[in-house]
Amino acid sequence: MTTSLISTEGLRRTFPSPRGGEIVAVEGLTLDITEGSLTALLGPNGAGKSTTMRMLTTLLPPSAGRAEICGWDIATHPREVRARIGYVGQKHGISPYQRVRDELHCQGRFYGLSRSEARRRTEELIEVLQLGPVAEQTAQHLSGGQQRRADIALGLISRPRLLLLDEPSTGLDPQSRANLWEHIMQARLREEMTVLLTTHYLEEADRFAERVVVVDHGRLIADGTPDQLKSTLAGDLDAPTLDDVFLTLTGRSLRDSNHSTGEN
Ligand SMILES: Nc1ncnc2c1ncn2[C@@H]1O[C@H](COP(=O)(O)OP(=O)(O)OP(=O)(O)O)[C@@H](O)[C@H]1O
Repeated sequence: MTTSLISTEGLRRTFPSPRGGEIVAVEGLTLDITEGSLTALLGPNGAGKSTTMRMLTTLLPPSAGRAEICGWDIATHPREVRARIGYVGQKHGISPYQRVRDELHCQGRFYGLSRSEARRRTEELIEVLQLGPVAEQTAQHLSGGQQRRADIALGLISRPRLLLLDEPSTGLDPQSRANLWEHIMQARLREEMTVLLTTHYLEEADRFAERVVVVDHGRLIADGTPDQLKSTLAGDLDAPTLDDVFLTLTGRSLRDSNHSTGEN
């Protein structure tokens, strides 16, 4: 039997617009993510990806609709939701002035691990994410790729059933991105986790995600495996890459789309 780790129904979030009226960031999102899957949430800038992530992690209350994470309602049981998820936001989660090892241990204790459990888990993640050589350094002295790996270690410290990653590889050079992905995939297998992530790199979604959900102007506009999307939506294009699919769906190339305001 498949278990749904994320289940949303008509999820909506608006913000007041500085010019009057409202900005609809997420509109009527209904989605089910099954346990063990790796799903990529794609969309141009301003499509509503981060807002969706922030609602699912209970950081932002929905304006309407509902969502359950691991069977718990985000509105009525935020504490239970938070206890079961790891979240790596777009900004660095690791404190710039803390040493990596200390920060991981501290966060482990914060999540209720005993002193010895927190120590064990810290060393495990330092090994899995190859942070050994920088474990005694403060995060401000790490490279972008090392910082991102430390962020992910932080997201994993509580052994979450569900890991949410908001643009984990943005800003990294191709080699660091490939390296980070290797770590994400290894950690996922090792921890038997469900992963939902946003990315601007279509080739990453194509290669690593089992399911791709495309949103634009806050609405879900496509949902399927990369192959399904390519075969059903690329039409008669000669090279049906996922980038072609995205262009067909949104009229924009994902990486170059910086002009969407999402304002309605
Ligand atoms: N706190 C806020 N106040 C006002 N408007 C907001 C706020 N957060 C998001 N928005 C608006 O909601 C819409 C969706 O933004 P969101 O950050 O969710 O998009 P995104 O798909 O994550 O974009 P990106 O790829 O650039 O990160 C945008 O129009 C954005 O300007």
